[in-house]
Amino acid sequence: MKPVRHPDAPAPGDPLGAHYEHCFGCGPGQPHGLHLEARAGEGVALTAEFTVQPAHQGAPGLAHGGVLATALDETLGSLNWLLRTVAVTGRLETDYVRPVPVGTTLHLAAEVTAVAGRKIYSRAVGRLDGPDGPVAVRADALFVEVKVDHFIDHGRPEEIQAAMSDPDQVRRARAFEVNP
Ligand SMILES: CCCCCCCCCCCCCC(=O)SCCNC(=O)CCNC(=O)[C@H](O)C(C)(C)COP(=O)(O)OP(=O)(O)OC[C@H]1O[C@@H](n2cnc3c(N)ncnc32)[C@H](O)[C@@H]1OP(=O)(O)O
Repeated sequence: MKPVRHPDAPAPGDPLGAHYEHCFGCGPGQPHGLHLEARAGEGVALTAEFTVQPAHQGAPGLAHGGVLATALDETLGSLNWLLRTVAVTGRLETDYVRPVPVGTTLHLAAEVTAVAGRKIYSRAVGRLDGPDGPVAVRADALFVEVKVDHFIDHGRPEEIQAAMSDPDQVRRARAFEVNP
């Protein structure tokens, strides 16, 4: 089924912001995190940027492949905010096409391609030197819709309590990607 953008999804061009302060992908409270910044696109699509820091190295001077997979995962996960669906990554298939040097900004673009029941299919691409630059990484993903109980049942009580007692309603909702 064709994905349907939620009527309350942020307008095209609007920043999505971090969904959770301590998220390794986007949280401002993670000193070595990716600090990935995503913006809503048209339809169920978005763009994001991530600048590779020295803490993200695998080989000398090059981004670690797992960090690049995290950037793709985070970008793809952010699409669920446009659907207002709570979902987690079930499958992430990554192609590494070009090495990504430290200091490079990776320009990512992602879209939901289909929704089938609880399954959300999406894909992303990351380019060097700008949104139209050469492709460095690509991913295809399957996210699976879950209930909020997924996080409450499996997460550590300290973090769950802290996130749930945040006085900011939107931040509280977004920590669990719930429709506020
Ligand atoms: C503390 C706050 C955190 C907040 C986070 C907010 C959002 C995060 C934001 C972004 C952060 C980044 C995001 C992150 O990092 S999310 C973190 C990384 N992901 C996880 O931790 C998920 C761990 N996995 C699970 O919990 C379960 O396995 C899930 C929930 C995924 C499915 O178990 P569940 O028992 O519920 O469902 P089911 O098994 O009946 O499957 C349902 C359907 O799906 C199909 N299927 C399933 N898996 C696969 C697969 N691998 N390939 C192909 N297909 C697969 C399956 O065949 C079935 O299809 P069908 O038979 O119906 O046709």
